Amino acid sequence: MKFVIVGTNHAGIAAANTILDNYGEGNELVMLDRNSNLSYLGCGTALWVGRQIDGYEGLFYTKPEDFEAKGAKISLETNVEKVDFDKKVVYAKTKDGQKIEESYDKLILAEGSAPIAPNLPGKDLDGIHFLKLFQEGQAVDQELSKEGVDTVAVIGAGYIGVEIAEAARRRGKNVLLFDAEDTCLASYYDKEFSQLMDENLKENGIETHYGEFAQEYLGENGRVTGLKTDKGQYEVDTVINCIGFRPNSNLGEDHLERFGNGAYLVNRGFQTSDPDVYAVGDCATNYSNALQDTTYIALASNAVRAGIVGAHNAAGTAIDGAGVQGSNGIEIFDLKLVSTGLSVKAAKKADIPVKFVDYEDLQLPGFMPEEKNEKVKIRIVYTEEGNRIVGAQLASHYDMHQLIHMFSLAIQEGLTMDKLQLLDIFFLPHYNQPYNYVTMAALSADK
Ligand SMILES: Cc1cc2nc3c(=O)[nH]c(=O)nc-3n(C[C@H](O)[C@H](O)[C@H](O)COP(=O)(O)OP(=O)(O)OC[C@H]3O[C@@H](n4cnc5c(N)ncnc54)[C@H](O)[C@@H]3O)c2cc1C
Ligand SMILES: NC(=O)C1=CN([C@@H]2O[C@H](COP(=O)(O)OP(=O)(O)OC[C@H]3O[C@@H](n4cnc5c(N)ncnc54)[C@H](O)[C@@H]3O)[C@@H](O)[C@H]2O)C=CC1
Repeated sequence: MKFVIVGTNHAGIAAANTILDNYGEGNELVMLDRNSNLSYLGCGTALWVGRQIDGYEGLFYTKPEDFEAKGAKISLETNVEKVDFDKKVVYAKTKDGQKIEESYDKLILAEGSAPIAPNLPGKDLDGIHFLKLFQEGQAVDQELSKEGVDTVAVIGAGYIGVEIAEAARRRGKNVLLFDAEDTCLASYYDKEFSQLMDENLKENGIETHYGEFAQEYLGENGRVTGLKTDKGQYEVDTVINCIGFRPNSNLGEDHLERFGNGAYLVNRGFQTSDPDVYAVGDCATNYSNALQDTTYIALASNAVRAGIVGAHNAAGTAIDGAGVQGSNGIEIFDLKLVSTGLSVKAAKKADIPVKFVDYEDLQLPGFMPEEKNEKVKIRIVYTEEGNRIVGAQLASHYDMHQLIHMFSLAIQEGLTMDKLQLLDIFFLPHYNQPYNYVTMAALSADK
């Protein structure tokens, strides 16, 4: 059997390794990508730009030779221009214009996503950046090193925007952070949690501008010098756009069924509407165990698992993905926020009647050394009908992030609140309290 994979970043890499490690014998694998590098961990961009890690070298975890050593044919700087789904042929062009045609028995699309670009006047001025590729991280890093680049505007206070705003602040820049919503991280947290991050950003010198829409990039001599919004005009030396991603799905747009946002619609085995074509990662949908429905969540963690499951199915081993909860986390100036499943706001948007319980307590017993102890705030969201756990959020300066995986599993397995109330959670003063905040939150629910 001959497999062709379009896109060799996290989802494509996971799919390729699954095929090579389990079905390599007697089969052929061709991997095509238009980028000059692969496996770049975008999550490291803010750490490197903010000088929290020394450099970017460690942010790549594989290289083309690793796939060639396993018998694959990999071609980078090769753009797939078209797919003939009837003839089952992929048409591509290399950097030096050479045309490539690759037939396939099974095609895996791992085309990923691209940053949404605000279509504003002045968008072609120098000094305006996006933050997806390694090369774009390099450009932002060089920008912040330039003489005279003192004030940075970041448009979008989602995950990328908040992380790069922290990085620019750590580089001593003045940072203005804009978002259309009335708080940061609005897609992932309820306001009671995201406002903790808002306070944290302000305490660390970031100027937040919420409910404010960019209208125009202002410039002189071809270079951005300001940003005009519906509420004001600001002198800035560079602008970084972080207003979300849209799925890359133009290759299949006339042949494959797509989701509302354009992502390829796939089943639980990541098979598209064409039985010989699979789609994995940011270019495809996923199944939400919280919504119990199809969703779109662009995360590397989801891309890797989708690549594994999609590849097994393409190779003939029928397995279903476990579905996702959109578990995610962020740490900014030492404040940690983690969430999984639905916030109350997201549940309302999805017309799922929910209840929630909030609780706040110290992580450790009061007799433990103060410097090791911190308050933790938790919210558990569960359905009105049946008390099924559908979401959780935690915030603290204490590193409680591992807890969110328990809630992720609870949502995946359809756990109800009564099962959580008396769950066996050990007590050790080094780690938690005898009456810990998970147990206490669950017990106080519905009171
Ligand atoms: C700054 C930043 C920080 C992030 N931090 C995190 C994090 O902390 N945790 C997390 O879970 N996720 C994080 N993400 C999201 C994560 O990077 C994405 O979800 C992940 O990259 C998706 O992987 P993918 O392989 O599906 O798509 P992509 O990484 O977008 O890769 C798609 C690949 O397909 C190639 N391609 C597309 N079309 C074609 C074509 N026609 N021909 C040839 N090649 C093509 C592209 O060149 C690309 O290499 C972050 C993203 C960014 C930008
Ligand atoms: N720690 C993590 O898990 C990380 C995950 N990621 C993932 O990468 C993907 C892309 O991240 P982001 O680009 O941050 O997307 P995002 O969806 O997280 O945030 C986009 C932000 O831009 C705002 N916005 C949209 N249009 C706007 C406009 N016209 N003006 C002002 N604000 C506007 C939105 O309100 C939102 O807050 C997401 O799926 C995210 O989950 C990225 C970084 C870190």
